[in-house]
Amino acid sequence: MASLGSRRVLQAAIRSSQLRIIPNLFAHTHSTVMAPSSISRRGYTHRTPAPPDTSHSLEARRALRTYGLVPPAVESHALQAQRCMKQLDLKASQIEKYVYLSRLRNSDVHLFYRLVLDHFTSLAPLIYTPVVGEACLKWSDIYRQPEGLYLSYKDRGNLKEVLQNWPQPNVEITVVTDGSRILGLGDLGTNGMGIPVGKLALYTGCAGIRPEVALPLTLDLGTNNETLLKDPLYMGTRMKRVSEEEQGKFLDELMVALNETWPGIVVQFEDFKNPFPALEKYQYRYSCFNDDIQGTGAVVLAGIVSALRKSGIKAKDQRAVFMGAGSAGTGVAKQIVEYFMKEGLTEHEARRAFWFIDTKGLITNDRGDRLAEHKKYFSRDDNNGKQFMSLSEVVDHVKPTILMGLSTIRGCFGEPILNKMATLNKNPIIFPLSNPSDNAECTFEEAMKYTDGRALFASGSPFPDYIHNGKAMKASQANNMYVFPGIGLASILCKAKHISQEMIYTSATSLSSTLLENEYESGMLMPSLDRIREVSVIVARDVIRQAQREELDREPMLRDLEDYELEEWIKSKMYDPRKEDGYLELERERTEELVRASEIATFEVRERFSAKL
Ligand SMILES: NC(=O)C1=CN([C@@H]2O[C@H](COP(=O)(O)OP(=O)(O)OC[C@H]3O[C@@H](n4cnc5c(N)ncnc54)[C@H](O)[C@@H]3O)[C@@H](O)[C@H]2O)C=CC1
Ligand SMILES: CC(=O)C(=O)O
Ligand SMILES: [Mg+2]
Repeated sequence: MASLGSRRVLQAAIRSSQLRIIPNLFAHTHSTVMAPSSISRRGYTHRTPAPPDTSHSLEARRALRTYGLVPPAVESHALQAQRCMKQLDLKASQIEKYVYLSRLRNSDVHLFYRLVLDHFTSLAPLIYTPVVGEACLKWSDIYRQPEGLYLSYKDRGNLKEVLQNWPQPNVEITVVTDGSRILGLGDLGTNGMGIPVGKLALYTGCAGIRPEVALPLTLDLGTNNETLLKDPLYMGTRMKRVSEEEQGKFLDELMVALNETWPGIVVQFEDFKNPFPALEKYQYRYSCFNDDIQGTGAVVLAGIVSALRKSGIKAKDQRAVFMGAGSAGTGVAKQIVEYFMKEGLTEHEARRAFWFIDTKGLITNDRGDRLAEHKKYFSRDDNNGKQFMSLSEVVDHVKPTILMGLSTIRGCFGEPILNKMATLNKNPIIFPLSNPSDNAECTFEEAMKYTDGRALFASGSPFPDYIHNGKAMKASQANNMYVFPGIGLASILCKAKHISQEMIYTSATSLSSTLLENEYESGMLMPSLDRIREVSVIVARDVIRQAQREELDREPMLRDLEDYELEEWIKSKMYDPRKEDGYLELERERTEELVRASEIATFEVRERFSAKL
């Protein structure tokens, strides 16, 4: 324990804001600083030493007994961040960069987010799609530390107890997956943990949700992936996936357990192969939403609004062919139907503007198979008995203005299809939205090359710029990361009773309003990722307003604020490790925790010692 003298020095160092104790969200599971709550709850009896840190003042190093353990220079956080970026550059492969960043997040969360915020556009592909896809594929090999909570099927009946093992006392948001459809990579079982971890890193990066209130959650309900089942390093339970019914009961228990443990927690469902039953069942009961259906729908609608404005073709004249009729595809189309109706079409007219293709070809009423419920709404009855098996046949038949890819099939928008789209349209709308990049229906380069640079393009994963006729063109990224952080932040801040469809729709119109005129003029359909924080604030503000209109909010004082005041208030609630005051305030809290922790630990050691005497 720090002696009285050294404790005074420590406190003086805290007051002079020089000291930073490296925070670790898994404090009680391995090394570094312990949170007092975990100490008292778990009865730890020995002090964990503070890790040496080059940003600590010399006084603080003496007080913490880390003096001499780091080089003599006292460094600013900015300088530390600069070194991290250099080290990142030295990593030869993308996956090594991913591992480096994961370790940084786990050893020094503030420094990690400082990096993320300062270099969002270049780091987002490393912590999220596409590299998170590779990380999930290799999760069993690259695993180094716990990063979230796992709930297994055998834990049913005790889910609440397991949740209580989470080391952070206050959780406000969780991203939960069952790993059954990770990006476009299929069933990855518990290796899917990379997705909740990555999405929550974006919650913090984009919307300033404090890292310690975010819970990455992976359900271990078995896997049908034979390769994983045979892999000795696979860390999930070795069994086939449980049935839909068993999963349903498990989720019922989970939703109750989550809400009893952390009342009002916002739940984002992510990458479930069949996400529809949970959304239907819980969306009006809890504060929850499905990112793949709803978040994707909203973000793509925002891209479509910009694309229609650019193409000059009215909603009533649009014809959209969707390759892929899963949760994302139908979620996107439903959101566009809503928009077309607001543009004056009847629901029938709006719905008729869509043609869907799945593994069996064009979805029609008479193609002879039993259609899944979510496909029926868009199933065609005007095919005159003819069935269309390939995308090419459907494009000839429909003559679409829009081509949407949510199929996971790399390259299915090949040269002939893109040529055809360019022949049919002055500005064909081409959105290859499947993730990660290797699963995209076409690349940016292909879309531009085969449409003579005329395509209005947005993809799910990032693509590099393409030079067309000497002009550098930028790919827009229509990824749900533009809206889910704002939706989640709004729901937490206004304490939403539930997250309505109108709140989701509002996130789309809100996002579309953030596209700057110069961005639009330069051909972009989505705002620059460099502005993602600004964008998330606007989305959060508008979603809160919509919740208020529907009386779904439980924070009445926000109603009295003007829009600009609400915006400022939202910003004031956002975690930002770069803001000196806020940053150092966090450090102060953490350091005080350490002092308290060492006191508790010493007290307990003394108690034990005197008991032995
Ligand atoms: N850009 C974004 O923000 C988002 C992108 N996505 C991506 O969208 C893709 C699909 O996601 P979900 O709809 O949730 O998956 P899903 O598994 O529910 O749907 C995939 C669909 O593609 C169809 N499909 C598969 N192979 C096909 C083939 N050879 N020919 C024609 N159709 C085929 C399937 O029949 C199914 O309808 C994934 O790659 C995912 O990463 C999903 C959510 C957000
Ligand atoms: C982006 C996303 O949510 C997906 O590809 O599933
Ligand atoms: Mg997803």
